Amino acid sequence: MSVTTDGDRVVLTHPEDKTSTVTILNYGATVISWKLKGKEQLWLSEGAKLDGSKPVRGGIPLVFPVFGKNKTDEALSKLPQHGLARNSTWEFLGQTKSNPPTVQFALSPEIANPELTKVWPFDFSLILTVELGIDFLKTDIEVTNPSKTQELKFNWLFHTYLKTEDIEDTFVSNLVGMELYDQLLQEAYVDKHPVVTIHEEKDVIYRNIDDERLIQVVRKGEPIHTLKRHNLPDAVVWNPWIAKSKSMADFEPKTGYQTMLCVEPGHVHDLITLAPGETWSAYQLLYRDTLKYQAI
Ligand SMILES: O=P(O)(O)OC[C@H]1O[C@H](O)[C@H](O)[C@@H](O)[C@@H]1O
Repeated sequence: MSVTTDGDRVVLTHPEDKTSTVTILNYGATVISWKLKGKEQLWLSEGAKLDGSKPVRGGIPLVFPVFGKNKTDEALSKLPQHGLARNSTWEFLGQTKSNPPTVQFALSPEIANPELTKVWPFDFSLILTVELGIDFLKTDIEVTNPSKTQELKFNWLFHTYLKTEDIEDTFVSNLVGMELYDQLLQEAYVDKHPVVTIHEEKDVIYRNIDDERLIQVVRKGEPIHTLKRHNLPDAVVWNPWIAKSKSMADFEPKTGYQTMLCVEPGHVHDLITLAPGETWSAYQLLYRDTLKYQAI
């Protein structure tokens, strides 16, 4: 069996290589583990709550319909940070393909967290498709506006926590020349650094990155993660470093910032607007590749 479930989580195992697996919680449809040839690729906090009491700290939480805290849109500003998808239990729709093993999850207002749909009373239909290749993980999202009268405005983001052995030896490439918004300095500027390195708290949003531009996480000269995006023009790079890690109760161990890095492809600078009946889709593809240097 390449797909098993115990009601709370779904596990996919690749039929041609049993050491490639992915585990998805129904809560938040959160990917909490992805093993590529036996090696874990995602960072998951030892203090993460996996019982539905809190969004998962680690893996790939899904951010919808708002990234961060919205301050301008009347309805979106009533939602908590990062919206309602990561704190709602999704419906497991089942397996749609046997090789590569592929499954789908769905979320709509009927089953989403009622406290949150009360303050954001919009109709929506989300379908998440997770495909496990022998050497890749693809997460694909489709958002439909089923309303006959109302527009649907939202952000989308895959909040991907990547694992690295040592953040001080790690850099992120191919973002040189991109415009970014620094959430800590609250300033926008163009990144002139040839690569992104992390030596302190970092929380920046790169904007308008072309689909052709791969983002690579490189350690000691070796690309340990390659990230391809479709329809996701923005990417957050986040590492909480020492003080912020201490302030997050579910961030464990407190030294965990040394072995993680969030690279989060999304559509967060602007809101996506869907007219009644329209659908929008996007995906993130994680895999291993050789070093692909892309200049400005
Ligand atoms: O603590 P959370 O709500 O999960 O957010 C964790 C982080 O998410 C993103 O990376 C944001 O850019 C950060 O500002 C935020 O701290």
